[in-house]
Amino acid sequence: MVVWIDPRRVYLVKLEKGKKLDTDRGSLSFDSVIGKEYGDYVEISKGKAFLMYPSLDYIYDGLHRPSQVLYPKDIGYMIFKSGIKPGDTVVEAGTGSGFLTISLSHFLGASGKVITYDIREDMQERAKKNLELVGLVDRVVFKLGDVREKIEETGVDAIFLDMPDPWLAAENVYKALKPSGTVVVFVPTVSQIEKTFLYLRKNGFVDVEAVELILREYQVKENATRPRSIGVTHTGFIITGRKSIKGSSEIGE
Ligand SMILES: C[S@@+](CC[C@H](N)C(=O)[O-])C[C@H]1O[C@@H](n2cnc3c(N)ncnc32)[C@H](O)[C@@H]1O
Repeated sequence: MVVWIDPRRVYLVKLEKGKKLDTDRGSLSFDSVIGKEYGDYVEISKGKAFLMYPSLDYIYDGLHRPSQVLYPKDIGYMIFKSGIKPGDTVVEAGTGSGFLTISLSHFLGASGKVITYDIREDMQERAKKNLELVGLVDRVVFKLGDVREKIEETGVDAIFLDMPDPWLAAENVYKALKPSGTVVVFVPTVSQIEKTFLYLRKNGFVDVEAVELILREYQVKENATRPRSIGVTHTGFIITGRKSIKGSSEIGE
């Protein structure tokens, strides 16, 4: 549950009997919250707290992140462009902190499956804990492995790559995807875009695109509304492409 007191005091909590949340605006005993509904207000010593349903953005704020993670603005577009739907099967690498894994498994639903690869066991252990915390671990298969060497699955609906050298995995991605399946790549630097984009374009992928999404949050005050001057200024670039027939990827160039 999210306990919202004001924009600077927002807390993701797990309700447990006998426990409480301490803030500089007062304590909130969880016993007093049990039985309340999302959308209710509860009294604290210096005001009120609003009880909110924990949407993924608040859940992300409360999770451990041992790796760089994907941000909601990029994840939303990546899922949209991938063409996936509830019930589909997707492959992902690398798992990292599991933030993309959480969004994918949430979106694919109980009948969907995410197979997530990482070369680092410690990353997968941490990600597994994050998935357990949000109750989605059953929708995910964790595989310790290097996708540059092998992707075991075939006929998958989409593949998501967030790793340093995705072009080196592109041949395995091609073999694992179903015909016209989507590859979605996230990279933080411009030199990675060029290598990935050109490799995909020359090796059996069509409809290859590279984009950057810029999100600007606004501070809103009467007669002083403007973009915030601090925040996340750069995340990365997204490259998407569809599996075609090898040798015909020059179509439309
Ligand atoms: C930036 S993190 C991924 C973050 C993740 N998308 C998230 O939102 O939490 C990159 C991960 O890719 C893994 N990785 C790097 N090269 C890999 C490879 N060839 N195969 C599988 N995983 C790889 C790293 O160990 C690291 O955990």
